[in-house]
Amino acid sequence: MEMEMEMEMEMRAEEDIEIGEDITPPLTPLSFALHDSLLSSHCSSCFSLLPPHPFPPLHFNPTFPHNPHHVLSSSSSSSYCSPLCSNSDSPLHMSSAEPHLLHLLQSHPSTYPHGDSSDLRAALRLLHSLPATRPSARIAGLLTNHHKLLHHDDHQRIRDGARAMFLARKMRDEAPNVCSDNSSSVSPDDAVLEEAALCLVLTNAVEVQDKTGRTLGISVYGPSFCWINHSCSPNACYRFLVSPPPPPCSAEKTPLRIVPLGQGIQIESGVCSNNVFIKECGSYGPRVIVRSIKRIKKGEEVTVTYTDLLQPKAMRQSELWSRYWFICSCTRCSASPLTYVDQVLEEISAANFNSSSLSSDINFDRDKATHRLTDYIDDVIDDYLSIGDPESSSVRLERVLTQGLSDKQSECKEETSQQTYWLHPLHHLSLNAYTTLASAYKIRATDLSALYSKMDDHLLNALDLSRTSAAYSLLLAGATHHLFRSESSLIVSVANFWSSAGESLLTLARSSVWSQFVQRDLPVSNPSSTGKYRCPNCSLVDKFETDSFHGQVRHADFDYVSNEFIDCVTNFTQNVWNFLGLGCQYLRVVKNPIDFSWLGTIGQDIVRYSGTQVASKCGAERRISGSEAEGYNNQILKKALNPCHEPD
Ligand SMILES: C[S@@+](CC[C@H](N)C(=O)[O-])C[C@H]1O[C@@H](n2cnc3c(N)ncnc32)[C@H](O)[C@@H]1O
Repeated sequence: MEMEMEMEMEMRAEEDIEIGEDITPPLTPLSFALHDSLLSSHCSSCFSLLPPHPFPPLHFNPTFPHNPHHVLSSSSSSSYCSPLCSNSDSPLHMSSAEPHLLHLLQSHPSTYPHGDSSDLRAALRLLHSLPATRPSARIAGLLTNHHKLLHHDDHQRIRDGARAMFLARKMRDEAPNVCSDNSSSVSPDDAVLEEAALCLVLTNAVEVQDKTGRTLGISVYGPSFCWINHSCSPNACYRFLVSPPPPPCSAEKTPLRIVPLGQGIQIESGVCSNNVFIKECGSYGPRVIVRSIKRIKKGEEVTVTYTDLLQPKAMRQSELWSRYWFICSCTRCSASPLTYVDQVLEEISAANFNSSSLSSDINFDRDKATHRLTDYIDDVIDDYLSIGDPESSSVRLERVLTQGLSDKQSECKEETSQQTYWLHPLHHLSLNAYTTLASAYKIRATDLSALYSKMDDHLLNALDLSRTSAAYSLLLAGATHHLFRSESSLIVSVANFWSSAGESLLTLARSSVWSQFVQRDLPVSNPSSTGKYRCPNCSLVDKFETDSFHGQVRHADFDYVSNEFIDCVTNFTQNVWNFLGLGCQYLRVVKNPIDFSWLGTIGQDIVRYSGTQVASKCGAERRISGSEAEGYNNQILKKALNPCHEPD
């Protein structure tokens, strides 16, 4: 029965849900694929790290129907962590034409010159599990966005991908060498089904991450996960279980606590009826669990985020439009004026320098300044990731954070001034810069310690670098925590940043080089005790130990625990921050990495200022009016960041 094909689906809470509760059981995927670069290091079934002697696919070396002597190379195939994973996944791996696709892409790279093939392989697997499928607005109950995606600028990637999938399926069914001769003769009409499956994957797949946040591959789940819509202030998040599945009898029964709006609607393949959830209870692939991050009332829509919530509104909207084809109208996106978080995430300031004076500039072109700063920071981060020179990357990032970016301005023939733009310390680019700096300093410290294993000045330098890395991790956690206080759905990022900051501080505290510092009378007393630190003013550690002993999560205590935690960390930080930031110009400017009241009356100023900003959005350029910008600049950024202005 074909009805309600274009109806937008959503998921709602079936009952009242407290904060921090699992609201789905572990859901197994309909389809999944490791990223190409991890095929030889991770299990193609459960995505866990491979043991030293991995298991190959069962019955490998398939022959082709018309050429029994031709076999595929095993280098283009999958490996498994256990016989269980190999047994459960290899039949689909082989019959979906995944090995044929990998072989095709290896032997004829021009067939698909767009990089990673995981989308294509996941789509092939999906097609094979749903043999009766024909292209439509929904396949297996999931939206494809087929027509929208094909009008996208990027549609060539979809066309090429569909053609490669079509050829791989043909190689599987007919002959191994179809690709070399006939690739150009595949018309878009031949590969319509492949195209639709690929669009489904692009619309519904999620990136699977391990516990450290590393991306492993992609996975498509059934409607109970994929019908969950996006919000920039979501009330749920999800995590993955990346390990071989437990035996079925030992699986814990967490109930599914969300239901689709309009339950019972029949969609083509029957997947949307109640038995859809049974179909999702397979036993392999990375599993996903949805968890509440806010209290959710019975009947309320459950939402997750499809994008990075630490991006400002315009970036989130542009990404959601280009990938998912909708304009987000959640409470955060609809707020007018912009929410405090969205204002600071894109806040920049400027000053004019000329030969005679330093003056606040009140008429700078914000879009131009934003583009210049964005290009600069993105370039440095791209270089860091591709060239991997942590030293020059950290120098360049710290230079722009402290000195801003300068631009020559010719306002009239006689006078040329130099305009300089600064990023706000909570600007999203600043947050990206802190992440990169924490990583770059850590790598520099590790490299130096590896080169010089004996106790000498080099090791002390390595410790200095670890100290700066820990300081940037702490700053990142503190900055996002500050934003989290206004936007509680940032809890997932904040939790990750706090655990990285905690790990960096522990690594630093446990360093064996501390005795050298103590000898040199540096301003820290017995820092190794930090490793055993127990706050004298709060009982959080005891509380967590008791809770985990009893296996409980105390929902009602969430606000209390969160406030106690931040008070405790703030106290601790006051004792160590000056030491952590020693010798680093930018970190010295940051008076406190957790309590940002040193920036002045930032909330009020920005809210007042944003009235002008929102109104001016109607004009071609966004310019700020004189007195407001001057008050703003003087109180906040010039004071904090202008290198000519020594912080108090
Ligand atoms: C993974 S699906 C989510 C379920 C989808 N609503 C459905 O009917 O199958 C992603 C698609 O849902 C729609 N969508 C998700 N979140 C939305 C939102 N906040 N506003 C409008 N459309 C949204 C978009 O069409 C997007 O491409």
